[in-house]
Amino acid sequence: MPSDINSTCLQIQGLVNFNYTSYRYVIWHLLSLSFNFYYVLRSVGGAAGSAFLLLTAKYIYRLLLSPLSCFPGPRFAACSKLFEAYHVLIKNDWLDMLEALHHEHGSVVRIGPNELHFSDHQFCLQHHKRPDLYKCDNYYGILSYLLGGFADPAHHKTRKAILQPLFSGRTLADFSDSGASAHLDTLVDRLSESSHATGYLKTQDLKAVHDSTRAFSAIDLATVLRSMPPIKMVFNCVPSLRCFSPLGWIDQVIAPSPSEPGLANSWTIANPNQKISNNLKLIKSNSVHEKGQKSVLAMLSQQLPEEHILIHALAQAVFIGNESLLSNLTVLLHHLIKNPDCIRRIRAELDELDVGLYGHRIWRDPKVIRLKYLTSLSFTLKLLEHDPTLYPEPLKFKPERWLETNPDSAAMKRSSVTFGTGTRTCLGQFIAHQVLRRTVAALVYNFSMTFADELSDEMGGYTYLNTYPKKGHEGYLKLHFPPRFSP
Ligand code: HEM
Repeated sequence: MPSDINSTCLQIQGLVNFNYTSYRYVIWHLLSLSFNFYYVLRSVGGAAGSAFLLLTAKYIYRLLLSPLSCFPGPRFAACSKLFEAYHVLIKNDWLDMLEALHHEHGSVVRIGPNELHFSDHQFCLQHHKRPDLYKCDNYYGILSYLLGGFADPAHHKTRKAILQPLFSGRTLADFSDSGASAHLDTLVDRLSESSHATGYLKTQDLKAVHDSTRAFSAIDLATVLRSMPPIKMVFNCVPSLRCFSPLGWIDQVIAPSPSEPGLANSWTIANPNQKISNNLKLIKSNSVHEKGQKSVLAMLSQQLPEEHILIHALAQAVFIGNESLLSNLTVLLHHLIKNPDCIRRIRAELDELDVGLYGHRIWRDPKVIRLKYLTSLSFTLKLLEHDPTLYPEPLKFKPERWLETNPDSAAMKRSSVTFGTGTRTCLGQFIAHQVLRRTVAALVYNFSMTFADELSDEMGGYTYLNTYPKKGHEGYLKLHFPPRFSP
């Protein structure tokens, strides 16, 4: 019900703006009352008593006087972010809890002292398209020197203008011709060799990639920081404490220069990583690619001559790009194997290509990325993209839904937030589409994929499907890749 949500939104705006004066009046009274009590209690009860009184006043304000107090939701959530922390960190049921809260209270629920949660898809889309959208600094701010972590829209706009040209058009074509195709050659060769021996890629190799990306506990930490703002405040006040958390590793590699403009919380470079610096020199010196074209990295290094900013941009691609592609491919392969009909349709499309041109190295054919059915493969975000009114049978892996041309499917495509929306839309989405389509084409065409041990995957709850697995709950998708064609 978008119109309801809009009026709710206007109400929030109204409450905050219109009633501001009366609230200010009440707050002043409350504060002066608290201070009077504070001094009385300090003289009688000491520090513990005063702290108790101040906390009580804070919770009373949050419960009864805050502009958000008219919104429904658990009282504990209205008082403290500890409600979210408990469900995220201890009960591990935050998504289920959000769904249950919306079921009970409707489309707008208060989930924190200063936070409302909306379940209305259309409203979320409209909100995210605002050019002045601020990001949640508590969550994204832990990496506030990366484009995706810039909370301030003006700062974000300036940096994005520099990076955007490097993620599209010609650059992309060069990347997929040379870089992506060469990597897929290696992948298919290795899979063909290893399928006879172990049935899947050497786990050791995968483990190294997995541990340095998916299992990296910065995501856990970001969740902790989001639900427990005081920890982030402590990190902001004493940045050196970051090195005792998983952030220490990232900081060592990509610590920002304290002089960089727009950095809210800058800290000094504790341990600048010489290795990265040397690698960057190598990239700059090897700026001309095999076909006489410049590599993406070389272009980026020209565009962003300051080394520390260049490192931020590269780190972004590694952290965001690697993680997203890896989890998407995992989900895709899992569902493809579970839906052999989808595999048949992809192969039928690939069979229409002129195999004479590239042989079984079909991923090198530029037409691969324009095939209709293969193009439709996608991945939906939990909660936002499981809205049954927009996506009938939301839990079903149904690539066909993206191919229909009726008004409902047009609305569905407009509402898709797989790559974000508005000013923060994913810069790497065209690269991601290319990599995923070519990889799926390479694997589906050349191999008959099966699960290595489906029963144990099922009993384990398919943990590899979790986008951000909790520590100790990471899973590996293990597959057999028997080649379809003899060498
Ligand atoms: C299937 C794979 C991918 C998915 C599903 C995905 C999804 C997203 C989403 C949802 C956002 C918006 C985040 C937000 O609003 O906070 C985003 C941002 C971003 N992504 Fe991706 N991404 C993928 C692959 C990549 C790749 C491969 C790269 C780089 C090579 C990349 C680079 C970025 C960057 C730089 C941003 C920040 C954009 C900005 O803040 O202006 N992504 N991505």
